Amino acid sequence: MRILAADQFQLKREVEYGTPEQNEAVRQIVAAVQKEGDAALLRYTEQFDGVRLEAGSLRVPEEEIQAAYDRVDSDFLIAIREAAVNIRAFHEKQMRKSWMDLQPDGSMLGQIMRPLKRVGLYVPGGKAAYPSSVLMNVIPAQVAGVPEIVMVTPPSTGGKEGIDPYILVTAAEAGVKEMYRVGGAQAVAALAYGTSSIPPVDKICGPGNIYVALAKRLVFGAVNIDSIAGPSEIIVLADDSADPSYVAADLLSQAEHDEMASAILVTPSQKLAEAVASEVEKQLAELPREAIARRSIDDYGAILTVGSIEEGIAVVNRLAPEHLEVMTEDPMRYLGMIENAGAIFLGPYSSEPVGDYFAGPNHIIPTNGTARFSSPVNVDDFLKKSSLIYYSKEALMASGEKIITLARHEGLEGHARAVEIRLEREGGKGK
Ligand SMILES: NC(=O)c1ccc[n+]([C@@H]2O[C@H](COP(=O)([O-])OP(=O)(O)OC[C@H]3O[C@@H](n4cnc5c(N)ncnc54)[C@H](O)[C@@H]3O)[C@@H](O)[C@H]2O)c1
Ligand SMILES: N[C@H](CO)Cc1c[nH]c[nH+]1
Ligand SMILES: [Zn+2]
Repeated sequence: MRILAADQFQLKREVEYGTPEQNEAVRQIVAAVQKEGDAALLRYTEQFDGVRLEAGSLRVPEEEIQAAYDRVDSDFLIAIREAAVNIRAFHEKQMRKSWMDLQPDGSMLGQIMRPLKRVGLYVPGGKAAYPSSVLMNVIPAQVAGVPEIVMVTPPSTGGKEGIDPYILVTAAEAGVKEMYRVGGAQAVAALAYGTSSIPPVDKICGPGNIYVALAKRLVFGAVNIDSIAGPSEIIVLADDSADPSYVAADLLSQAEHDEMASAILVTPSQKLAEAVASEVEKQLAELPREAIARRSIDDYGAILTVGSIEEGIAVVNRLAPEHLEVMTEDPMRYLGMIENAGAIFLGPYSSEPVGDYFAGPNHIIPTNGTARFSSPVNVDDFLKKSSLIYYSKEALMASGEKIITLARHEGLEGHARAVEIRLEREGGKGK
């Protein structure tokens, strides 16, 4: 793993925006789905997932979901059920209520929270299947009260049977009833614009590779999206107190997701930098997904040396990683200085996979610097707000003149008159 001074490091642009070829591919896929609907979905599923589907078979039937239970082991079921309990408990704390404030003059102001009606949840399943992402998508939507939850996932990891059975069982456990075997940019386009098999949704949430991330960005506006949750990222901020083998293992935990994943160590310790570089080599050679992780580490990974932990935090805030691990003596000390990071893991035992699978916080987290302004998927993603205004006669008579003044300053006479007509008629003013 290359070791370089932090000020010599520039994250590759394609992590942020995709290559021109990837952008063009996504544009074409989205346009084809808009034009041809299901026919395009079947074509791309064969091309990218190697699965030839019959027309009308995009929706996963109930029997297939039930049959998947015979193909998963009980250890998995026990673990996923306990993870679901933790994830639900965490997200229930996020739920916000509608509120109404009665004023002394009889007026009332408030905010009504309503769940979105129909959401589309993307569960990745290209190079690996992600049952954990089913829970991270579905549970906050359920806590918000969304009545129509639709899941899409590519049928590439489940062999000739199509979808990975662990995804199907997790979705069934979570109570998902509507699932489609389609992934990538084509699935995002189908959810956004609808096809004859897949009615459109109001919002698309969920993580995915660069094609999924670019497609979400492209359809934003026709539908809402959660964030750009693309190829995974981790920064470990560590000093001499960190165990190099833990640091290397955690870097590789994210590098193995995708060739475009990014794993970076930021440290003021040359000794740790060298020890981690050699640990990464050692551990990489033992990883089943060595080829993917090696490309990620070579192309997007780095060990960045800085003068101090405080300087390291400035680098972190600039890169705004999806995940940040702080493995320093007294990690709590630095918490107040960390401004941009999707999820912050503190201390040597909060290894990133603890958050990926089990602790409860959401693992669908903004990438490519967008943690500057976006958040992990949360219950608010599935709620919308309506403001409520009830002005009493007394309140309007008391503030009407000020409203008229503001309207006339904007040159909007119609606005002014809408208030003035009431003041004239009922407030004993004017004509
Ligand atoms: N940020 C997060 O919150 C988060 C969480 C979990 C996973 N992830 C990321 O999700 C991704 C999962 O990726 P994956 O590939 O395993 O599954 P995926 O489901 O995201 O993507 C698979 C799909 O990509 C499309 N695709 C692949 N190659 C293509 C090409 N050349 N042209 C057009 N489309 C193509 C295909 O349609 C395929 O079905 C990883 O990048 C991982 O890091 C991110
Ligand atoms: N680390 C991923 C988010 O970038 C989430 C995940 C799911 N499974 C394993 N990891
Ligand atoms: Zn992960």
